[in-house]
Amino acid sequence: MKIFSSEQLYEADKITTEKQQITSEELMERAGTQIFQWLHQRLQGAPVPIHIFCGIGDNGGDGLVVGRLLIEQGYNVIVYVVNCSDKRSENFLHNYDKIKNVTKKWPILMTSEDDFPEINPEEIIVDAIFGIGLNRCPDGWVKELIQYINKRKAFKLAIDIPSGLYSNSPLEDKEAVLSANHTLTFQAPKLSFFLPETAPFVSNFDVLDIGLDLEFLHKSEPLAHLISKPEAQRFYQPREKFGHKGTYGHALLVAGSYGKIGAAVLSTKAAFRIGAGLVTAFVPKCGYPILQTAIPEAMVITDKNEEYISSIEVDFEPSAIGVGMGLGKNKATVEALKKLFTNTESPFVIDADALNNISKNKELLKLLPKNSVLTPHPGELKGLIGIWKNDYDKIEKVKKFSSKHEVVVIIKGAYTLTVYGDKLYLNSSGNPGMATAGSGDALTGVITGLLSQGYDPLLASVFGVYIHGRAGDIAAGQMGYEALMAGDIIEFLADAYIDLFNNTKNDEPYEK
Ligand SMILES: NC(=O)C1=CN([C@@H]2O[C@H](COP(=O)(O)OP(=O)(O)OC[C@H]3O[C@@H](n4cnc5c(N)ncnc54)[C@H](O)[C@@H]3O)[C@@H](O)[C@H]2O)[C@@H](O)CC1
Ligand SMILES: Nc1ncnc2c1ncn2[C@@H]1O[C@H](COP(=O)(O)OP(=O)(O)O)[C@@H](O)[C@H]1O
Ligand SMILES: [K+]
Repeated sequence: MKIFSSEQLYEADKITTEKQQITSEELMERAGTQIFQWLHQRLQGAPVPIHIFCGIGDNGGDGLVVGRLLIEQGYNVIVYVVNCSDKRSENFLHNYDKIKNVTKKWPILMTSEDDFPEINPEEIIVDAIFGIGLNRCPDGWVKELIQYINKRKAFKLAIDIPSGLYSNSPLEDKEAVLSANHTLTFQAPKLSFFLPETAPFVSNFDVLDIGLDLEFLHKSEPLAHLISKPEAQRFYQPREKFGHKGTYGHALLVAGSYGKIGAAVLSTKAAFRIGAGLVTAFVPKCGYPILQTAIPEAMVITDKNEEYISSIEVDFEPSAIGVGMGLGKNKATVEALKKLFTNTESPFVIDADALNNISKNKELLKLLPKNSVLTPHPGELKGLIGIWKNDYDKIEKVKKFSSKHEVVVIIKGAYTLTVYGDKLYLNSSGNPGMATAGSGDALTGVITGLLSQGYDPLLASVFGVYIHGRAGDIAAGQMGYEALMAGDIIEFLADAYIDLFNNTKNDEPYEK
């Protein structure tokens, strides 16, 4: 699914009205009707009081449409106009008249703190104060209203976007954003729904298709792509009938040090489970019996050193190399990395201590093979690009880094972000149960295993991140978040593959 900027959505809005020969009021009626239907389906006529707070722009107009449709259906609705300015939009005014024609009185006008209503916990709040047209940070009594609403225990449903949040620019004041329980967004999710600083205000969301012009949406280059099952299905490369183990490559995992051999075990196993034909683990001597016992399928080559890696030598050309998990920061290891990057043609996945060593020895950056995949978590990312002011600044810095060094960068976490030059891919799978030691090692094994099967670096990254997250989701479905361990993600890769073409189950990622 594509994620568009607010400018693109306004453009789509305009083109849609022209091409479909409808007025913007008709488009708003369509949008409001969808919100009404969503609520009506769930409420089934329940007499619960519904408080609708409408701004004076088109988001407020949507709120007025929803209010009118609910009232016509017999719901108990109280509509407020958050009268923060006299510049009411035409669509707002049109619907302001229409709701009055139904109720025979104007909605309640709010102009200060004195107008804040009482709202009980079991009631419902609809937030239609500001949408994607927010052009400055809410302040004064409007900010206080947002804070007042946030303190109510009632269920809060935001229309299009929680008020106070920009769709694709940084947060200015987190005290001035409505914290929604659920958001119903029009046509496409907004970028801020996925970024760590702003996503918590959105929690769950549904996308409502309001029929904006498909040709325009199809042609437009989006801000980002959201990767879910349909996209992952397209990326999958089926196995060949006459394929043999050589067809699926020979992956090499360079990992582990004394006390951290588990990192090598996890990444090696994951490379097998994702489908690499042959997998070799390169570990310090102390890792030999562990690897051979834990994964009999794997080949093992050891360093001459007992406890850490000091010189990486293998007698074959790997189809892909995953390096860094549990390596440690020994000087000899840094030298070994330098040689490895300089002398090897194979595609790389670079993780964990390989990244930390690069951050501490920036000369290594120049040696990074082109099209390598870097998989930092936010801590490791700071070492690479320095600190960032906000999520958008972070994205810009990573884009620059990716272009400069010609590498794919995967920023791990909730909604893992893959950056390749100017392109952004957001992952929809995964869950907080995966915040557990070793789940990143599993991801490195997955991407290395995909590279070894011939996926190109960007595809291996985006597909690998999705399927790793999906395995985590299926695992969490069986064992819950807390009990989940990295090894479980690897075991459930099998289910994630099978699930890829199982279209019967609803695995929409948004409601967790
Ligand atoms: N573009 C689309 O595709 C569609 C948009 N629709 C609705 O239209 C919304 C956008 O409407 P608008 O562009 O009218 O913008 P909004 O309704 O989001 O709000 C903008 C209005 O509030 C004022 N404002 C902005 N920030 C303020 C602040 N901090 N304090 C006080 N006033 C502030 C602006 O000056 C403007 O008058 C969408 O979010 C959506 O709800 C839908 O009706 C259907 C289609
Ligand atoms: N809250 C979360 N939601 C989704 N995925 C998560 C969450 N927390 C962690 N993950 C995933 O788990 C993995 C953690 O990687 P990392 O931090 O490198 O762990 P480790 O270093 O212990 O292996 C990443 O793939 C990340 O995207
Ligand atoms: K809103």
